[in-house]
Amino acid sequence: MIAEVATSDKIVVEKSTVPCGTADNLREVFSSLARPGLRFDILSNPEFLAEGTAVNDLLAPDRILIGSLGDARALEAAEALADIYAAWVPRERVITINLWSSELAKLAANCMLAQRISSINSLSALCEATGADVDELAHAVGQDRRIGTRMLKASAGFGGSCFKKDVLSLVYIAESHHLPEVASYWKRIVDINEYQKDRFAKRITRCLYNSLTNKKITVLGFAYKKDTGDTRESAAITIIGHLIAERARVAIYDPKVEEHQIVRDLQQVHKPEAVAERVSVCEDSYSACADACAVVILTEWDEFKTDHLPEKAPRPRHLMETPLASTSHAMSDDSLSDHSKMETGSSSGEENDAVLNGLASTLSTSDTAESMSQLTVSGKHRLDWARVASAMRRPRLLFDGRNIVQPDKLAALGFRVHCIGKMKQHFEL
Ligand SMILES: NC(=O)C1=CN([C@@H]2O[C@H](COP(=O)(O)OP(=O)(O)OC[C@H]3O[C@@H](n4cnc5c(N)ncnc54)[C@H](O)[C@@H]3O)[C@@H](O)[C@H]2O)C=CC1
Ligand SMILES: O=C(O)[C@H]1O[C@H](OP(=O)(O)OP(=O)(O)OC[C@H]2O[C@@H](n3ccc(=O)[nH]c3=O)[C@H](O)[C@@H]2O)[C@H](O)[C@@H](O)[C@@H]1O
Repeated sequence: MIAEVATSDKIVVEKSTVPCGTADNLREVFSSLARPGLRFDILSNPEFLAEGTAVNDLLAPDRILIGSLGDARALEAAEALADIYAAWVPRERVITINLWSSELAKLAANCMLAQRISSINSLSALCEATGADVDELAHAVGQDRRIGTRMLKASAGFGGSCFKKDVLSLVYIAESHHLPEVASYWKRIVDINEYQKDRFAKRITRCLYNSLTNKKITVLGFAYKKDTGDTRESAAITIIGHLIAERARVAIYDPKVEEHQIVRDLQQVHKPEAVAERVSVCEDSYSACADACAVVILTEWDEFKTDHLPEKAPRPRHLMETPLASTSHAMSDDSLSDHSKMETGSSSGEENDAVLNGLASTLSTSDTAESMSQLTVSGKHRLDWARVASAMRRPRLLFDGRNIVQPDKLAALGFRVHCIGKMKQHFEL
């Protein structure tokens, strides 16, 4: 269409992430359709913004790439585009390179970011096996400035519309250039991501005594990351898919994702009848958590964080006197089955339960409790975790797929907390 209506030379700017060689293809298409004497310069100018931080990324980009054919006319076109960015981007951050480098650099950047996440996620499995703590590991490793700390947050798996697509696009390019070793190297980034989601889902099943049938599990967060309602390739889709397959009843709350979107996404992995029967989408966290035996955090929304809770929650004296209090620290997943005696209604279990059910109201009347049930921190909404604990059923498991809660604080409220890349299971009762 552009070629048909253009009456003067044009610069066409490719912003999307495209297969390498697209600019070359476009050039051929334009030259075959354009009126004689007209010239179309195709520039590659890939977009690097991330959802949730788009405006900041636009205003303060790390770099702007402008790829061109490199001849004098093309360099002139690249200069014209660079002049637009010069209005707010320092000149040294505008990099002019060749077309293929620019298209490949965009793919490579996303692949290397995804690779960092898969690297730390693969190490999280090793941390759970050995007793290392993946957050400590990421911090320690990241202090080496050659490595850096960003994109090293372990999670239940990366999502979003781009990482998987772009890694697989690189795999395809490598295959089509007969580079199978290169292709299989990058393919492993996606494989590890699938492994991580699968591993996390299986951990939930294992901790609930290998049966989820008709157990209510609450999922907090459905978007692929915070500050967006986008659910494309969200790890939540796969993980909830596992829970449905295990016949759990799943209640979902996300502050930004609409019910119809959640249902549509889950219908990609399960039949509509199974989704209708097993899934409910809730308006708020509290109704989602009522009567649940486990809560699973899948998006790192700020409202789920625990920074409003005091370092050490006040605990009623008789709670500290329970015989289990001194013996139940640092149990691994596998040792949980021993602990399941508590789940069969032992008197101490019931006593603990009664204590916990009273905990929220105790807290909301004491002075310290006032700070605990604060629902806002610096104007930001926070979940009242004591209220969640009192509304849940035993064993009050909490699976933090984003490592955003402080496990000791929630353990003090009666949760048994499982984090990514930490062997220790946190609970106090
Ligand atoms: N969403 C993001 O944060 C970022 C996206 N990008 C890249 O920008 C591009 C667009 O991303 P989104 O806006 O998120 O995608 P999107 O899926 O929301 O929009 C893509 C649009 O292109 C249209 N489309 C798809 N194939 C087409 C075809 N063959 N011919 C004509 N139209 C077609 C679709 O109908 C849709 O309207 C992608 O290449 C993506 O990798 C780059 C950086 C950030
Ligand atoms: O090409 C694109 O579309 C964009 O893809 C990503 O941006 P985006 O997918 O929006 O979000 P990220 O912040 O990169 O997160 C991607 C996924 O990885 C997860 N993640 C991120 C960082 C981390 O340390 N750990 C981790 O699990 C996020 O939760 C999310 O699920 C890149 O960061 C952008 O630079 C790029 O422009």
